[in-house]
Amino acid sequence: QWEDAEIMVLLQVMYTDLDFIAAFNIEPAVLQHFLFEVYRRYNNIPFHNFKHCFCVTQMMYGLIWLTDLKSKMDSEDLLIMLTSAVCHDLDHAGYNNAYQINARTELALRYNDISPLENHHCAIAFEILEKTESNIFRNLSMNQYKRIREGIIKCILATDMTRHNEILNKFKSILTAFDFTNKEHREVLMMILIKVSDISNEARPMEVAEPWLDCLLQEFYNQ
Ligand SMILES: Nc1nc2c(ncn2[C@@H]2O[C@@H]3COP(=O)(O)O[C@H]3[C@H]2O)c(=O)[nH]1
Ligand SMILES: [Zn+2]
Repeated sequence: QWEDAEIMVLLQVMYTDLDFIAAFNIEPAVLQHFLFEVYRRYNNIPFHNFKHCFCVTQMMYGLIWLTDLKSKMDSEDLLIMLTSAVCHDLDHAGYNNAYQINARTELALRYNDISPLENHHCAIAFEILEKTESNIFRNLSMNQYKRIREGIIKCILATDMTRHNEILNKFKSILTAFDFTNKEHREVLMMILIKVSDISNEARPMEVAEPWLDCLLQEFYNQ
């Protein structure tokens, strides 16, 4: 029921609430610019649109608080998770990877059939971040930027559902001995959390979940 402008404010509040503004010296005007660019680069299609971006990000935000991740992971990891959610479907045109590959589209050719969409979403994210006025990471150190870029790439590429079993099995294999001080463990957890958020519509109340399913089916039919 929210207007796009209101959604942008809500996203801004999530960055503020998680203390990213203070921790990473993000100027409010830059954050607003970034979120507006993100909004502009989601397409007006039935499912993979700006509202889907919001739902996934809101779920990620909720999960971070619900599981008290702030006490277990550092702010860099949390920034990676929230920003990956915001950017994970940028410039989705409504045609899935199977379509891209079968139709030998520009994206499939560019990325050699390897997660063409997810590679594209991620590339658009860093295109937005290349512009100084929308670079929310512009006050980070070189090392911080490097780590955050690496994390966002891992998270967005993990949303390719053809990698579902690979990622889930990895998570299951570390679960019994999960250790927050282990970088690899944290990375798998971050991948799982973005995957959970990405397909979390069905966990919402029926009156929310059902229209989203209709949107997804409509996008499939259009393809
Ligand atoms: N059946 C069903 N599939 C979903 C739902 N939400 C997301 N998906 C699928 O999960 C996929 C996750 O990655 P994509 O965004 O590419 O495409 C998504 C859909 O194909 C849902 O509510 N129901
Ligand atoms: Zn998505």
